[in-house]
Amino acid sequence: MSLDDLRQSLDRIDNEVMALLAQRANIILQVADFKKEHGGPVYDPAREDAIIARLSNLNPGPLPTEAVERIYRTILEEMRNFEAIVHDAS
Ligand SMILES: O=C(O)C(=O)C[C@]1(C(=O)O)C=C[C@@H](O)C=C1
Repeated sequence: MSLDDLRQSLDRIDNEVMALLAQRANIILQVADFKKEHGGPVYDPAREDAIIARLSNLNPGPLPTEAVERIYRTILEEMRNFEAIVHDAS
């Protein structure tokens, strides 16, 4: 397989990751609305830890679990920042 072929495979996967992140962010919009209506802090560290722990256990490899945790901590931080912006603006 050529490098171009391999990169095409990566591009296809990145497209899927992007679509899933957008899907996740759309749910975050709903979570922000829910918390605005019913109360409760945007930041829920226990929930974030539970997500990380669940995904660490799901990790099939070959990416090290520490890498998965770092990636997901970043995703959750950005989702939380986005949720706070939406929450405060509405
Ligand atoms: O589950 C929540 O309460 C959310 O606000 C969603 C979410 C997430 O991205 O999954 C975002 C911020 C919180 O700190 C915890 C989790």
